[in-house]
Amino acid sequence: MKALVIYSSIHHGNTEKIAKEISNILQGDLVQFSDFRENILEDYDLIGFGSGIFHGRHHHTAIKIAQNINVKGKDTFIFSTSGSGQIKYNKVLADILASKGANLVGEFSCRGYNIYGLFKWIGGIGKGRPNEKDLLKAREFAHDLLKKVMSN
Ligand SMILES: Cc1cc2nc3c(=O)[nH]c(=O)nc-3n(C[C@H](O)[C@H](O)[C@H](O)COP(=O)(O)O)c2cc1C
Repeated sequence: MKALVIYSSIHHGNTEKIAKEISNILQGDLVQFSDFRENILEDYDLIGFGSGIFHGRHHHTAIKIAQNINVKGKDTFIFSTSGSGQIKYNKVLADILASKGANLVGEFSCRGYNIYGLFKWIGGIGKGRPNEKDLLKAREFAHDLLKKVMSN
């Protein structure tokens, strides 16, 4: 089983920490959306998509690429970091992947340090996030993914 984790992490490097934990457990390859080329997809059985959340959805590069690639029948997963850490923010990307015939095998979200807008005046929110607990949860999530994909 070969895994690919595609991510962007432009605000504070929050999502990159999660992307690295997950790809380590999956022993997968890690690539940023900015360097991603669609022709590599055929080499992979499991593909993860992750970024920070910007105005309620994944970074626009993630959305644009998801809209333009062929993931029909592929096992996929989604992850995000955001100020509030809510999993509901994954929905826009999940709907796009579902509309393209991908099989969504898991979703992960956690909080990430955020100094956007008024939050900068109070030193930001979610300082130190993702923290060790978040990274542990990301590793557990990756182990669960492996179990699911192997039992398919
Ligand atoms: C322009 C902007 C918009 C954001 N919008 C949201 C949002 O809608 N909801 C939320 O919970 N966090 C929001 N955030 C916080 C980021 O999602 C959070 O800091 C995330 O961890 C950034 O990930 P990154 O460092 O990997 O880019 C926003 C941050 C910025 C800079």
